[in-house]
Amino acid sequence: MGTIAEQILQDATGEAVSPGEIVEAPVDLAFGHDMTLPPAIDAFDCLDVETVFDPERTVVIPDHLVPPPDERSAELYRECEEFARRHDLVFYPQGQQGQEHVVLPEDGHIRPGEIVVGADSHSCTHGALGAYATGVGSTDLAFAMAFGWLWLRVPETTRVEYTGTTGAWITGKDLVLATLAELGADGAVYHALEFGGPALADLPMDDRFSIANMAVEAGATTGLVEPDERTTEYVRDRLDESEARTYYTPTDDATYAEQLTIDCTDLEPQVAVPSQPDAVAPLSDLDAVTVDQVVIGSCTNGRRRDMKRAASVLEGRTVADGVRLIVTPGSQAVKQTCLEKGWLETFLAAGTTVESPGCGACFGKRTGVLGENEVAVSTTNRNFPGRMGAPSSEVYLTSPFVAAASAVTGELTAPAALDALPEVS
Ligand SMILES: CC(C)[C@H](C(=O)O)[C@@H](O)C(=O)O
Ligand code: SF4
Repeated sequence: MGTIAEQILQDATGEAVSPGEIVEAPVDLAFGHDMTLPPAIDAFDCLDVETVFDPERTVVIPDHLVPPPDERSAELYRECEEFARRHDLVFYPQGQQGQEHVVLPEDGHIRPGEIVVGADSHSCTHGALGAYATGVGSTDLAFAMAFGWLWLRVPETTRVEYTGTTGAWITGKDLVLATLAELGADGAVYHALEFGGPALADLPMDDRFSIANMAVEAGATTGLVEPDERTTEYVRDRLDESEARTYYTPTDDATYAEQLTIDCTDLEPQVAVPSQPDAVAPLSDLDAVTVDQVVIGSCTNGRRRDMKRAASVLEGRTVADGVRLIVTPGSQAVKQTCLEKGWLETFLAAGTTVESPGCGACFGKRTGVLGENEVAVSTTNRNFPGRMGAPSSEVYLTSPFVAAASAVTGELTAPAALDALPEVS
């Protein structure tokens, strides 16, 4: 009985739990990437264990620095590969690479109702499927990989209810940015954010991943989207009958630390202005912004629906002079879909740099680093000072619709402002 987070922890531990308690939580899935796994390997090697708790449920997925931009990154990749081979873990080599938070659900590693820990702060993304998914440090990852459990403090839950109906051009990214505007960067520290309501139920799965992904930008430890038929359909396509799954929804007696309602009916495209993800305003309230670079991709917006939206705006158009547009499909499978659907052709014809799947330009360590005073519009989730390059550079966070429209005009632009738009769904 209780919120989604409480029920998951309760059933996993076999005990009644309440917020604030520390529990020994069994871990169902553990994963790490090329920046966080190498230190976890060092810690793991100090523990008195022969191998991991479950090789089939331990995933190694280099994505931040792939293909490696320098020698150190190449070494990190090798360390990941060697550890995965030594323990016979699930490994995504370069060539099958992708952004971990895109690939894991896509490939059926995430099961609703399970406890998932990843050494990455955006591990909360997997709450879009109703899993208790949380980001941990490398030492905690080492412990979880070795023993298959972790101490977790049972979080309080903040409920976010999306009401009304979303209009044209409004996506999950706009909803979560509007939520961050309300909550603030420290509005849900160590809470579980629980997302639901009729406007959310109307959103496709890819949009729900964008919402859960940014739960951590309000300080939340996890972000759970209430599962429904769309969730079960998504999961059914990826898991076979023998694989466990439980779809938790909150019970009537669930108690929330806070409840927030966002009416989506008149919601306009939202923008997080430099340099905080919660510094959000409707695009129409902002002064003109001239753009040097546009980035479409990342664990927030690197999925099929995001690519489709970008392509729908770019179709028959070209990137403005002086603007660099980088599109990074989240996975090889997403890239393959771009090829099959003709979106890749649209991107190339528009003058786009299509990057290899992974984190891409998001955090300023691979292709797409910004120079001094440059300005980017980006579908990523963070715009802290220097996030994408030089300390004086600036990043505006938006949906793929707004990002693509901005690439076409060279200014921060609402897609509705472009004439004769092709049909978009
Ligand atoms: C490199 C990694 C530890 C980091 C994170 O955990 O968030 C990165 O993914 C980010 O988005 O800044
Ligand atoms: S895409 Fe960006 S935010 Fe997401 S995990 Fe990679 S670096 Fe972090």
